[in-house]
Amino acid sequence: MSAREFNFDGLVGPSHNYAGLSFGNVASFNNVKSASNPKQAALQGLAKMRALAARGFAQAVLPPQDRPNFRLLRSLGFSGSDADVLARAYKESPVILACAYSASPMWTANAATVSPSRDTADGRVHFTPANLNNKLHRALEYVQTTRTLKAIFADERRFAVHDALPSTPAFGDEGAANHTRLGAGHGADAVEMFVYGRVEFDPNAPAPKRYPARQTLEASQAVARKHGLAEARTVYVQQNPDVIDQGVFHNDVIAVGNANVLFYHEQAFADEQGALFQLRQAMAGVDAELTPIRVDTGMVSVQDAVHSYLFNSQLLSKDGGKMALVIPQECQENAAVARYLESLVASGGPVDELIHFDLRQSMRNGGGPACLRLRVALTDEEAGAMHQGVIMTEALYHTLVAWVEKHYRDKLEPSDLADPKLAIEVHAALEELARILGMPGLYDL
Ligand SMILES: NCCC[C@H](NC(=O)CCC(=O)O)C(=O)O
Repeated sequence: MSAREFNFDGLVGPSHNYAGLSFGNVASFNNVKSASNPKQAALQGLAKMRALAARGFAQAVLPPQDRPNFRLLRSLGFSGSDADVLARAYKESPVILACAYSASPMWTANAATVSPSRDTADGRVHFTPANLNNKLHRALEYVQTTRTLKAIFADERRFAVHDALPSTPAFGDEGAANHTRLGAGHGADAVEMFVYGRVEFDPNAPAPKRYPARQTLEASQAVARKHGLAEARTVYVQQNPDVIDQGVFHNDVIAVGNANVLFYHEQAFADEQGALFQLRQAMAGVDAELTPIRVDTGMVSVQDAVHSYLFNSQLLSKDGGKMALVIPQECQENAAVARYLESLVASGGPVDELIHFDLRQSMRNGGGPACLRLRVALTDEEAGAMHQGVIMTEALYHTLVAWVEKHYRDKLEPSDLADPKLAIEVHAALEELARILGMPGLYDL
């Protein structure tokens, strides 16, 4: 059966700011407390969605979440009116206020893990919202993510939206950023590869020393069980702990796969040959042959990969069999990476086109093209059964640009989070957005 991959990009929310909340994510740490531009951030993301939709790629949008998260603030003892809560939080713990205001749901690669219906025992598309429990500012995203996914994929005959895994370190789950589907194509049988950073119940397994490993093997296995994936078509691979310590906080910072192609850095995995062997073996069972595109350290160092986000790219299948690589403009600004990319498209291999975007606002918080999108492969019937108001069209693009222009600020400094007017602005913006997307019950406002 034919299927298409929809990319659900996160619409950047009106409170996008730089708060340095992600220890282990170099960009987030380096840009702490600089001023952000939420309007520009949202427009940059929308420009990517529009351009890819115009090229004929299936494109949809996932809405931002309600901010600040008053439930979080009140649960931590900040009480009184909304204005009191904000004032007290700002005075006593500005970092907690920043967590409550984070626009981090924009990085929808972390929203959930998705298994297409072709892979699951009951033939439904399965979603497990990621608990993101490694970081306070991300740990409550799953509540609204679950609500949003249930609203879009409401048809329970075709879709299963699970509860998130228990929110505890043993089950650290970062969603699709550590998950790749490899096979002949979106509509064909495939292997699901889960990449984990540490093993909770094996103290002898390698683990990073400096920065946290956010995803555990136990979480990956639990997601595979819930989705009803076949053992022979599921592969677990350990990420190289040394690269986590160099700022590779998710696998999608150092590897990306599409169809039968795995584009990766030689240092991505703890055991490169073992990973390739497992993949080849599992893929043989689905009549697919792995095409690895390996980037050597001599061509691109891990540091260059982290700064340019070369691997945080989207590999998109085009009509005719070739693939386009969607990259951030930082790749063109890094000499080694730019040189490598030239050789890649000239090589006669599967990638014959580069599409680059200015996503600087998101990049400064460690989010490139791949972080900004959740892949959902759907058959035509499934695509027809989901909520249609989130599908990106020229008309929706223009409506959303006008909405951003009306509601978003073009500058947000850390102290602006104390301004009670900001909370009211965000609220008004989201009420209107729910109407635009045709999802009246989207938020619990
Ligand atoms: N997949 C990309 C995720 C980037 C995200 N950055 C952040 O949350 C930075 C937020 C801040 O520092 O304001 C993260 O590290 O999870």
